[in-house]
Amino acid sequence: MIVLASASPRRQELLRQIGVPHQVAPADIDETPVANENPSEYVVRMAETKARVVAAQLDAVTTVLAADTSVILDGCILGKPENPEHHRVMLQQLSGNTQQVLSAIAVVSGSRCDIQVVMTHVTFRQLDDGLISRYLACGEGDDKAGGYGIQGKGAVLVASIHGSYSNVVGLPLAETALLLEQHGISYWQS
Ligand SMILES: Cc1cn([C@H]2C[C@H](O)[C@@H](COP(=O)(O)OP(=O)(O)OP(=O)(O)O)O2)c(=O)[nH]c1=O
Repeated sequence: MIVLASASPRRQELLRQIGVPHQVAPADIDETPVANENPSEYVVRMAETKARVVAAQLDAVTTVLAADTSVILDGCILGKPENPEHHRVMLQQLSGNTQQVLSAIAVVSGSRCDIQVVMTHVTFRQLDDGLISRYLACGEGDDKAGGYGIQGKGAVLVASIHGSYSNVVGLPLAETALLLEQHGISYWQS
């Protein structure tokens, strides 16, 4: 049994998909980027901090997994939508362009911490204002990095992806399985 340091229902579902029994203990941390931090440094710091904060509350033998997913456009982190207008601008920026979805996964067991970063390229189709309005109204993108969810209605916005699909949803599964295995945790347990 591992602990998943995440409030994300997507991550719980993805971990269940590969048969890793887990309990959930969300990490409440400050997710504000610091000055001059590049996107890769940011996701690594977020994932590591989430894992370490939760591990510090547990015994030293429990393995903790955490992740952070960010959407990067032209080198800038888009974050989650702050309000409907911000959300609309975000989708207008993504329209017709290729973004990078960057996730860091961190696995902590006692004093050992391993981190991996995974990148997926996602290309959006051209989105007209009517389509953006309809997507905003459905609400599915409100709590998600980049303001959309590829696993739901947001799939209609995506023309193509290059790289790991599960990484876009929030947890790159091939890399997660390998990292957990290195910590003695098996996948496909159920
Ligand atoms: C781009 C994209 C993001 N997302 C989600 C995955 C993450 O849940 C979220 C990115 O925010 P995160 O800060 O990585 O995660 P979170 O706040 O949801 O949960 P926690 O920090 O407790 O682990 O966006 C999708 O579900 N589908 C997508 O297509």
